[in-house]
Amino acid sequence: MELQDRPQAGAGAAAGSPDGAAVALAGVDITFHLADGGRYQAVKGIDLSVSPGEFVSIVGPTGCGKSTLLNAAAGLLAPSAGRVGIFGKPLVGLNRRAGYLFQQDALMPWKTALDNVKVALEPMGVPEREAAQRAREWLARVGLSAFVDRYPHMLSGGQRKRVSLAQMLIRNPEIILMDEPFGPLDAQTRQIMGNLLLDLWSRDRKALMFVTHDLEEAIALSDRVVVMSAGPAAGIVADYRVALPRPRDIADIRLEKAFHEIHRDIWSSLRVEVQKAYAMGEGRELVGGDAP
Ligand SMILES: Nc1ncnc2c1ncn2[C@@H]1O[C@H](COP(=O)(O)OP(=O)(O)OP(=O)(O)O)[C@@H](O)[C@H]1O
Repeated sequence: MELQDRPQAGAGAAAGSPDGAAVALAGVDITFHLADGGRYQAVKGIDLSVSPGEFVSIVGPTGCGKSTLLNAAAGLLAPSAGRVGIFGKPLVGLNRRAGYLFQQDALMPWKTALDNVKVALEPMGVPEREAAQRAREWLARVGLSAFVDRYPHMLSGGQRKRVSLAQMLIRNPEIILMDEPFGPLDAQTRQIMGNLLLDLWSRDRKALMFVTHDLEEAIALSDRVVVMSAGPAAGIVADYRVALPRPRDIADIRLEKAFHEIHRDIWSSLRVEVQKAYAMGEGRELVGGDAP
């Protein structure tokens, strides 16, 4: 494991030039306009590149801007300064080369698991029979062959998450963006879902940006772990390469000595920022306000 130096860290530094990056954030600032007329600068000067095939986790104190970065990569938020590049081209509007998985399910309660997965192919004009066949195949891959006709309320949290994964992956996105996807699940189900995700990802490695509060989960899954500073005007303070062998079992790998060493190093960066965030409490600063 090695710490990439900031400020040029990121996959651009760690894994090839940003020109070849699946996602490249360059000098990105994001400022929100508040209802009271004020502004809040969430992130400032973000340089972060994710290479094709790379699994990158983003960790940082609560409210630092992890989701904001993911939203910028998804094209849901436009930066107030800087650029977002997708496979070398400026991102304009929604990132249609990406699939997005949020913490909360976005399943339609009136549709069965099969129909929820199938519907993802509708915008692509896939004929009905083929769409149903492919949806069945994806539900089998996520271990839900026996549940295709169930409605979301008849599924457990972990099963719903599997349907959501199938719904996203059936479109074969070149970039996967995941925001605390396993957040609401219990610890055991999180591990099962983590292994399922690694299994699916390792078949045809897509660029993957993964936001999590769980540092152990980040290390177990990722090729790189990026640490953000406390906001406002949060930046990237450290970028660690996780040189643990693959394939990995995310429960077993936590028992390895190398895992503990990596954890200790990353936590030493993260802890400082978590403490700063606590010290700042809920305070808001105007644009340009630097973290104390
Ligand atoms: N639409 C918005 N308007 C104003 N402020 C916003 C908006 N969206 C996010 N913020 C603020 O920007 C900061 C970053 O939010 P973000 O959700 O990206 O943080 P996060 O690191 O993902 O948080 P958490 O770990 O708690 O999920 C927070 O202080 C948040 O309050």
